[in-house]
Amino acid sequence: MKINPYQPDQTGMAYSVGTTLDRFIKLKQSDFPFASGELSQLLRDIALAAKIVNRETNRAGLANIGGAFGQTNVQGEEQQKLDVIANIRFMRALSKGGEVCAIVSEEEDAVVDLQNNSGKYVVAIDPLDGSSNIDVNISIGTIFSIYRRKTPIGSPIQQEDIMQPGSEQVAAGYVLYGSSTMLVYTTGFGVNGFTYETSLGEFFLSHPQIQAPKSGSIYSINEGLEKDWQDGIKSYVDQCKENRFAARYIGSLVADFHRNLLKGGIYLYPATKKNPSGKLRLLYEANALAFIAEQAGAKASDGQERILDIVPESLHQRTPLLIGSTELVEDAMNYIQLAKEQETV
Ligand SMILES: O=P(O)(O)OC[C@H]1O[C@](O)(COP(=O)(O)O)[C@@H](O)[C@@H]1O
Ligand SMILES: [Mg+2]
Ligand SMILES: [Mg+2]
Repeated sequence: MKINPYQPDQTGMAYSVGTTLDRFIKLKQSDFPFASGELSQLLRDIALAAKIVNRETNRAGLANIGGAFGQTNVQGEEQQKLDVIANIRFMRALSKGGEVCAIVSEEEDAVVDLQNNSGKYVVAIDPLDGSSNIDVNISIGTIFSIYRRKTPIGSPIQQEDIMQPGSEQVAAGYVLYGSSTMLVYTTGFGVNGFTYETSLGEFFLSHPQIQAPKSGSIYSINEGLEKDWQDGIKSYVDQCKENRFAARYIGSLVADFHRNLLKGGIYLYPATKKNPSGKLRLLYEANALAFIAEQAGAKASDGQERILDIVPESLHQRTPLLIGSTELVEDAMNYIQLAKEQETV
C-alpha cells in the first residue's frame, strides 16, 4: 500500500507530519491545564533565535564569521566567533519576551540575571555545541534546558532557582545544524522533531513521538583518550568491538546523540586525566539530553547515577556521560560496576 506522506496519520491526533512548530506548540499547550502561554512563547523565541543562528552557520565561510574570537570562556576554552554570535542571539531572544528571569550559558562566566523578577523561567543553554567542528562544515548544535523558578515570582532570583536537578526541567531540547536543520524538544510529554524548511522559514513536524531503539550496534567515544579511561570503560568498549559495533564519533555531542537516538547506540564521554569529572557540562549539555533520552525511552547516567538526579553544585560543573539506548547504557554501567568490584578484591 503506497503511503501518501501528506495524508494526516491515522492516530487521529490533531497534528501530523507537516504541522508547523507554531501550531504544534499551540496544540500541545493543552497538556498543561494551567498554562499561561509563557512557556509556549519561550519555545517560539528559542526557535526564532535558532533560525538566525542557522543562517549564520550556513554562511560562516562567506561572512568571515568562522574562526576564533580571540578570547577564552570561563572553562579556558578558546571561544569561536560563532560561539559568541550564537550566545548573543539566544541571549537577545530569551531576554526579549519577559518570560525569563535568569540565564546560564556556557559562554557566560556567571548567571545572567535579567533583572526581570516577574519572569517565571530559568534557561540553561549551550549556544553552540561542537565548536571544534564549526570551521570544517560538520554538524553542530544548540542545547537548552528550561526550569520554572523556585522562589516566588516578583522576588529576586536565588541560588535555588539555578541549582536545580535535571529532574526539575519543564522543557529541554536541541537544535542540530546539519545537512538539514532540526529542532527536537520535550515538555515531558514525549519527544518531537521538527525540520526547518529554509524556503518557507518554518519548522515542520517531521519526527513525531520519537522512541529510541532499546538496543543498537553503534558506539560513540573519543578513542584518542583511551589511555585515560577507567577499566570499566575500556572493557565495555572492547566488548563493543568484540560484537563488531560500528564506531561513529562526530565530535559534536548533539549530532552524535541525535544519530544514536534515532538508530540505537551509545555515546560515552568518561572521566579523563584532562577532565577528571568528564568534559561535558551538567547544566547545559547533559541535563537537557538526559531529559530527552528518558522521554524517548532511552537512558542517561554518569556511570553510576541517573544524570537527572544529580544536584548541581556549580554553574559549569562537568559530569561523565553515558547516554543512549537503555540496554547499551545498562551494559556499560555493569562493566563499570564490575571493574570497581574487581578493584576492591
Ligand atoms: O574533542 P573531544 O574531547 O572529543 O570533545 C568533543 C565534545 O566536546 C564538545 O564539543 C563540547 O561542547 P562545546 O563545543 O559546546 O564546548 C561536544 O560537542 C563534543 O561531543
Ligand atoms: Mg557543548
Ligand atoms: Mg558550546
